[in-house]
Amino acid sequence: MEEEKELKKEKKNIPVVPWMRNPIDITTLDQCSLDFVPFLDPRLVVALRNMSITSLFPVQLAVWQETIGPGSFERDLCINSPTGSGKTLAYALPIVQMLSTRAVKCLRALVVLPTRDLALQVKEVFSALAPAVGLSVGLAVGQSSISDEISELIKKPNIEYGVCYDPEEFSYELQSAVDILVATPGRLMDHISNTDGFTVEHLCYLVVDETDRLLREAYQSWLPTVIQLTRFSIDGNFPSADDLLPCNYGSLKTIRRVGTERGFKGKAYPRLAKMVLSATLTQDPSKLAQLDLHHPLLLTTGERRYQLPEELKSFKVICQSKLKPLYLVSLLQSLQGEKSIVFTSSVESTHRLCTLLKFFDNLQIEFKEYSRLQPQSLRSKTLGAFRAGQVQVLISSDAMTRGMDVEGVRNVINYDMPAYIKTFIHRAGRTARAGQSGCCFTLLRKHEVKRFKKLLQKADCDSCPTYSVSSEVIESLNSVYTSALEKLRDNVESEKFKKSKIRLKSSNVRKDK
Ligand SMILES: Nc1ncnc2c1ncn2[C@@H]1O[C@H](COP(=O)(O)OP(=O)(O)OP(=O)(O)O)[C@@H](O)[C@H]1O
Repeated sequence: MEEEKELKKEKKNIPVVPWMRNPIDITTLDQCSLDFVPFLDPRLVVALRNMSITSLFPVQLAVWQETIGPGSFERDLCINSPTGSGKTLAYALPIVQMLSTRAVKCLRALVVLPTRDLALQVKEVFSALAPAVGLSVGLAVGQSSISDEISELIKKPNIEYGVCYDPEEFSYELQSAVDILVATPGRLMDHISNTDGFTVEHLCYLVVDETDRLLREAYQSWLPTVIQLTRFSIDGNFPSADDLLPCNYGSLKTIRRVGTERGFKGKAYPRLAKMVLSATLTQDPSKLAQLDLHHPLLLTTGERRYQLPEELKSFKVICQSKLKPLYLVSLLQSLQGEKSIVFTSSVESTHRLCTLLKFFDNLQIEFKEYSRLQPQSLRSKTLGAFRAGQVQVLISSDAMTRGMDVEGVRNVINYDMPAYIKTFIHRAGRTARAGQSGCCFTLLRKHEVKRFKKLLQKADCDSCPTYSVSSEVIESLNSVYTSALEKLRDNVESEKFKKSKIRLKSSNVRKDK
């Protein structure tokens, strides 16, 4: 009884935050042909067509209406829309259109994402649009050379050879080389703290993608820093003449004053317009408060907090604990080489499973490991091969769960049952994207079935039939499995030995020092 009550409460999902209670329902909108999108710049229509986009998805149209026509970024937007529904273009398009009329180049839009791979993916979308209207896009992510990055982001003045400059007169003015920056929080903070000429002072737009993930960790306080740096450039209601005098002659200054009008009182004006997005947007008031939103408006899909893609089919595969790898192999064989991602619960189990599968003779499936344990260069290479179809199956830890968009992924397999509905949604959401169909299989031990059913109910998913794996295939694989397990054991021992040798060597080096 208690459980049912809980579920009913969750189903009703009445958010604590008042402004979340009257959202705009995206499901009331249809796709809209580019020919009928109001005020859309014809140059962007061409760019979109070059991206094979001929109409806007509902979430894109909803955001367009609130940002360009008829709304004009009057309110900050919180967008809760399923995986693969097209949230990236939903914010990229209006930002590019708004900036297309800018007169002076400086950093006006900042998009923050939790991982490097995601940032790269989002930068691609901006790069396909922005040049069409004369805008430049930059990338600031970890694990790439910071000096290369700085030379891409900051423009040095042209100094003519043979001309003698008076150092007292000549102000060495550095300018932004980009209008839009896609960044991860750590690298963003590096630039804010250390890069000459890098400033967020002129920002007009801030996008926080995968918001709930980004708000989970402080990431060197990037969010309060950006908010603070874009708050006021002067104190008081109106600038005094001194405030208006630029410190460097000719340097650009954005004056933000303290708003006094109704609705803007005490806030910086012109304000930094924000868009925050996720497929599992947080409703936690204390987390949302960190965003310092201005008259926020929620755009969401239907009444449910958690939504799975419409074209996703979920299946459970019930298996014995000891034979799980065999069920996986049998399932993969039945999928006949379709592009698939297998999710495990940790980087260690990803590695173990991959090593075990390597010892299966005649598997005839091209698979690769993809996890945070690996160096970025190897991960990028693997992802490239998966995108290109040279690898059919990725065995992944949760490094792939959020946001990654790989065309043609037909199946997601939860080798380990996810503990939370959010994890299930983000994992399953790597398939059935952009209206395509896809399947999600979850391997379960008998005692997990009930818990899994409850988990799915949170996303209103009542139908999750059992997918039967042929017991004959399982039996036929048994001997290969036994020998693979033995090889795995040997491999684990030798890896342990190698690691202890490396540890010993490095501690000896430290002692010698
Ligand atoms: N209007 C459109 N027409 C056709 N394809 C589109 C359109 N908009 C986006 N897409 C495609 O849909 C896919 C999913 O888009 P996107 O990655 O933005 O989804 P998302 O909502 O951000 O998903 P997630 O929550 O998983 O990050 C991409 O491959 C993108 O190219």
